[in-house]
Amino acid sequence: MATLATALLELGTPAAALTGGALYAKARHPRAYWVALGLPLTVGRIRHDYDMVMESCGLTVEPSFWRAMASQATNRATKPAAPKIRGIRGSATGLRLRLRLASGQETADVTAAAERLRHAWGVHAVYVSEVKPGVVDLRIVGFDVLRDVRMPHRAAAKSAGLLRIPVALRSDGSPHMRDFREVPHDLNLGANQSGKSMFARNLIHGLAPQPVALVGIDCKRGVEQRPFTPRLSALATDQREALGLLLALLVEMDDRYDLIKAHQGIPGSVAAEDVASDIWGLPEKVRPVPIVVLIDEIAELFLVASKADEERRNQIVTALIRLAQLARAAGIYLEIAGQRFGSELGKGATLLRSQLTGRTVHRVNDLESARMGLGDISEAAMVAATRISPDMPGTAVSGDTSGQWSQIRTPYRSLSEVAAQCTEFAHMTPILPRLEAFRPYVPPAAALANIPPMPSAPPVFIPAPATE
Ligand SMILES: Nc1ncnc2c1ncn2[C@@H]1O[C@H](COP(=O)(O)OP(=O)(O)OP(=O)(O)O)[C@@H](O)[C@H]1O
Repeated sequence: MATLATALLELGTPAAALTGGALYAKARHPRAYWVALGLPLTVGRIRHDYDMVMESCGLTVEPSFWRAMASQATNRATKPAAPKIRGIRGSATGLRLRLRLASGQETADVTAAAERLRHAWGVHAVYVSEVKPGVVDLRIVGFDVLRDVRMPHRAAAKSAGLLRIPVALRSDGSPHMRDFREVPHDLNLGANQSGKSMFARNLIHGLAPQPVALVGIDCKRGVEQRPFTPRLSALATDQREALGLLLALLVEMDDRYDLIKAHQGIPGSVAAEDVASDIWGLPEKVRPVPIVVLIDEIAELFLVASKADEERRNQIVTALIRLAQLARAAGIYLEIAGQRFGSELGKGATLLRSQLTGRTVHRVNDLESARMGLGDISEAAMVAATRISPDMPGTAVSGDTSGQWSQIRTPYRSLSEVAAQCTEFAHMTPILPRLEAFRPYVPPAAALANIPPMPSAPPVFIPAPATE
């Protein structure tokens, strides 16, 4: 489009220059183009030939008997009935069209016609949602909002809350919320460099100012999570520490169950599985702080280098499964990242995966990896995950086991921005006595400035293969 625009601009006539300028703006500055020209043009187009578009998209029904009679009585042609426009509201990314359906129509009819409407109005996308029976909203998106993510801060702040973080932008322009109370445990999958860490960074950035304990397990020697230590209540950076930390979390969970039982008058002998309530039912002054456990690269926890490691791996997996099954009620939530999460990881992997209701799948290299995250959600979601382009890191398909899914992209946040947020809110870091042994050491800023460069190591000698 940019080449066509340049060719038109070079023609030199005023009309060609105007068209070229508009096309150039549309290609290079889609947001500004939409606000200045796209929005008024689309509203005009919708209003101008609304009835014709509705009819050609199959969204009209035969007029009612009384309407047909009235038309006959006034000698007017009987027109098929289309949904009535009940309101149009523009925004910086698109517009919202509220429709009252004609009798005999249902929301599914409009959803099925969404692609046809998109082409008829020349817009990027059309999404349909039901407001109440008989009334639907068409969310019309003017351009590809995921190409340059700008979070709608006002809308995000409105729906944010404790443990409810606006973590990404949806392809329909609305904020995507990670709500830990609604979806307690989430699986964050994706190939190398697909944007899994960026998702976690956005989560940490959003959670840092909240009264929430953050716990990190990063067996890549802490390279991803160590910058966030000022705001972490506990950190494990290898398998051995991870096992200790997970066992400590189980003890913390049991303490919390005892607290819930004590407040409900349930005898201590009742098993945790049989306690119906959760920490949110406790009076605020005794309620323990919620804990979000962020695990970077799950495969590292399943890894066994020798027979001796196998016992530890089994203990880790058992602890994780127990947390995934029971920790929600104790206010402990899991966010697990990995490149793949299939049975090849080892015993217990698929059982653990089935406990993670939330699924965020970034770019994956094959359908099989997509199936690990989205197989039990939807075929279309799986295909969408394999179609994410490598030049759009941070793009993902997010769904949950209810079958709902959407395409999202995280806003870019540099490591230093998130580290600075963690330092700013370091005073919010809760001290959890059960996890105290895993509280990371936070070096003073001056010490960090004096880290010597890596010493130059002698080259590694690799013997040449023996030849005859
Ligand atoms: N939303 C985004 N917008 C722009 N760039 C992004 C976005 N998300 C990630 N990136 C960039 O893509 C690259 C890979 O991101 P990230 O480290 O999050 O991927 P990853 O899946 O964790 O990779 P790995 O598995 O190799 O650790 C980084 O350079 C990052 O800056």
